[in-house]
Amino acid sequence: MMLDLRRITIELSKWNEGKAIVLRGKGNMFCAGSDLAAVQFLVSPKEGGNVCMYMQNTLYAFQCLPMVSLAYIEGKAMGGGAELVTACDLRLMHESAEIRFVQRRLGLIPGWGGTTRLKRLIGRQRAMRLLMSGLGVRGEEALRMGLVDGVGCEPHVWLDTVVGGLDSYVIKTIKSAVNQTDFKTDQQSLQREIELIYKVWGGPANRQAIDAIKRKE
Ligand SMILES: CCCC(=O)SCCNC(=O)CCNC(=O)[C@H](O)C(C)(C)COP(=O)(O)OP(=O)(O)OC[C@H]1O[C@@H](n2cnc3c(N)ncnc32)[C@H](O)[C@@H]1OP(=O)(O)O
Repeated sequence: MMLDLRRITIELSKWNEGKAIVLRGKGNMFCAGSDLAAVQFLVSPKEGGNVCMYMQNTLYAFQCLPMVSLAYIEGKAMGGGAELVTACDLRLMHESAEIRFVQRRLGLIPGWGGTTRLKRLIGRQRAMRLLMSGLGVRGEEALRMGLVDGVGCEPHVWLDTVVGGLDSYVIKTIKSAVNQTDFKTDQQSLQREIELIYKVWGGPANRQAIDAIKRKE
């Protein structure tokens, strides 16, 4: 998934006529985040930090794409999957779908840029609650807290109400204008997220969680 997302992002960055893309999952899953089978082999803070840095760079490039990106969440968006949701410009959700920042279960914090983006999206207090508790948020609640823009809408019809009739160059320019407002603070904050990942990856809580996963296998 990580490699495919990077490849597709590079391809899309060259598509100047594009107005919008819809990111959706398969079946009852939007995205389950990092592959847990692989994560357990990333033992050191450096290894974990490098993967997070790779995903931060990919999601930053994704956020800077010239067209509008819409996350259409029909199933579960877990951990890194929830971070992916925050990197999209707009978000729609099925009422029974769920967004859940489960990184705490692994003794980690969201390190793909999700801490920075979630706080910007829904504010400090709500972000704290979701990150600390690891509780899932479903449709109506997500809408109330500003985590998504709509619930139960058909994505293409809804998108048409937002960007229908707009020139692709104007869309690209609106995105650049909005993105640049947060650019400096985001860069600092994303860098700090990686530094903090180094402090938890391979730490006692992370090792305990990984050992528990290994015991289940
Ligand atoms: C490193 C920081 C960034 C991160 O992404 S941290 C978060 C990583 N993701 C997670 O912790 C999510 C773990 N998965 C779950 O909570 C549940 O599997 C989930 C996604 C709610 C789906 O639940 P269910 O619908 O009940 O399905 P299930 O549990 O039986 O899973 C179906 C098969 O998928 C597998 N799976 C789910 N999430 C995975 C993952 N992240 N990496 C690798 N394998 C994963 C799961 O092991 C199961 O496989 P199998 O059918 O038993 O062979």
